[in-house]
Amino acid sequence: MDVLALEAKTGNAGDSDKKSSSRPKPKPPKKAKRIVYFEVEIVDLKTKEKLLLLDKVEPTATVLDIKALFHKSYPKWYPARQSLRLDAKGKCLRDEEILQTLPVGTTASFYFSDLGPQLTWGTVFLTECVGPLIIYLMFYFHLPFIYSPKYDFTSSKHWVVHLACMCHSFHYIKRILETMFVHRISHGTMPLRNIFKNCGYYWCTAAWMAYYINHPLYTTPYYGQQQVNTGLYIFLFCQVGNFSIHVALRNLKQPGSKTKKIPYPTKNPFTWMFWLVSCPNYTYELGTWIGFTLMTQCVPVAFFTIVGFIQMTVWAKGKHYGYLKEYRDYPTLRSSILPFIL
Ligand SMILES: CCCCCCCCCCCCCCC/C=C/C(=O)SCCNC(=O)CCNC(=O)[C@H](O)C(C)(C)COP(=O)(O)OP(=O)(O)OC[C@H]1O[C@@H](n2cnc3c(N)ncnc32)[C@H](O)[C@@H]1OP(=O)(O)O
Ligand SMILES: NC(=O)C1=CN([C@@H]2O[C@H](COP(=O)(O)OP(=O)(O)OC[C@H]3O[C@@H](n4cnc5c(N)ncnc54)[C@H](OP(=O)(O)O)[C@@H]3O)[C@@H](O)[C@H]2O)C=CC1
Repeated sequence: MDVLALEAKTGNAGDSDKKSSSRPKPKPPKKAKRIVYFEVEIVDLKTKEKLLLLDKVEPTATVLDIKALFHKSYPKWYPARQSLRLDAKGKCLRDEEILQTLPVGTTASFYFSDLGPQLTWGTVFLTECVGPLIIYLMFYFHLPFIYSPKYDFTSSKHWVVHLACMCHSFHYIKRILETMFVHRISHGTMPLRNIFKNCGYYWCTAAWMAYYINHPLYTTPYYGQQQVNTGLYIFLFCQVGNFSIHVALRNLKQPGSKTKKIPYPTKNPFTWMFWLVSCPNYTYELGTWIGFTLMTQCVPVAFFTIVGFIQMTVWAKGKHYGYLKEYRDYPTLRSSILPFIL
C-alpha cells in the first residue's frame, strides 16, 4: 500500500505541465518502485542462540516495531523489557531508530537481552516520594509505638520541629507535583529493582531523620534562631532554584518528544547556574539538603545529604561527559555539579 501511495505522488508531480496541451497524451505506464525489504535476525546476547527470523521487514520499521514483532513470538518479553543492540558490546538501540538508517545491510542481526521486569517512571517517582511524606508525618504526630507512650500524639515545644516538618512535606509535595505536571521523562520505564533501591533509601532515611528531629528529647541547633533562619533561607532559595531548572528542562522538549538539547540560562535568574554547571537541578537539590541539615542540626540529615550528593555527582558527571561528547559547541566553562570544582 505504501508503494502505491508513493507512486501516486510521483505521478501527479510529473503531470502538472502536461495540463496545457489540448489532447491529453496517454499516460506512461507506472514504474513499480521496488521496496527493499529487510531480513532481521534476533540472537540471544548471552547464548548466541537464534531466537527469531523476520524475513520481510519494511525498511521504515522502527526498533520499537521490531520489538513488537518479537513480542508476538515471545509474549513474556514485552517491548519495554527488551534491549536490542547491533553490537554485543555496544549501546542499546533507541526505540525510535529506523531500520534503514542503521549501519546494517538488508540482513540485520540484533542482539537481544532481557532487561527484567519494568515499572513506569511515574510509579517509581511517586512511590519514592509519597513514602517519606507519610513516614515523616507519622513521627511528627508522635503516633503510638514510636516514642514512649506518654508522648503519644503530643506536640513538640520547639518551633524548629514544626518548621522542619513543613519544609520536609513541602519538598516531597513539590516533587510529586513536578512528577505529575512538570517533567517530560523520555525513558518509558525503569528496572523494577530501582524501586527497591530508591524506596529503601528514601523511606529508611526519612524514618531515621524523622525519628531524631521529632524525638521528645531533640536538642535545637547550637546557634539558635539565627542558624535555623539561615538554614531556612538556603532551603527555600534552593527549592525555587530546583523548580526553575525543572521548568527550564521541561521547556527544552516538545510534549511527547525525546530529543534532548543543550540547556541554556533563560530570563529566570535561578537558571543562570547553567552558565557554570551542567546539572544545576542537582546543585540546588544539594543546597536544599544542606539548608535542611543546618536548620535541624541532625546527623541523619547530613548522612542523607552526603549519599544524595554522591549519587547525583555520579549522574551529573555522566550527563556532563555525554553533553561534551555529543555537542562540539558545548560551553567549556561548565562543570558537572559544583561550579569550578566538580
Ligand atoms: C538507615 C538506612 C539507610 C539506607 C541507606 C542505603 C544506601 C544505599 C545507597 C543507595 C543510593 C540510592 C540513591 C537513589 C537516589 C534516587 C534519587 C532519585 O529519586 S532520582 C529519580 C529516580 N531516578 C533513578 O532512579 C535513575 C534510574 N535510572 C537508571 O537506572 C538508568 O537511567 C536506566 C538503567 C533506566 C537506563 O540507563 P541509561 O544510562 O540511560 O541507559 P544505557 O543505555 O546506557 O544502559 C545502561 C545499562 O542499563 C541497562 N538498562 C537500560 N535501560 C534499562 C531498563 N529499563 N531496565 C534495566 N536495565 C536497563 C542497559 O542494558 C545497560 O546495561 P549494560 O549491561 O551496561 O549494557
Ligand atoms: N535527594 C536525592 O538524593 C536526589 C534527588 N533528586 C531530585 O530528583 C530530580 C529529578 O532527578 P533526575 O530525574 O535524575 O533529573 P534529570 O535532570 O535527569 O531529569 C529531569 C527532567 O529533565 C529532563 N532533561 C534533562 N536533561 C535534558 C536535556 N538536555 N534536554 C531535555 N530534557 C532534559 C529529563 O528528561 P529525560 O527523561 O529525557 O532524561 C527529565 O524529564 C532532581 O532534579 C532532584 O531534584 C535526584 C537524584 C537524587
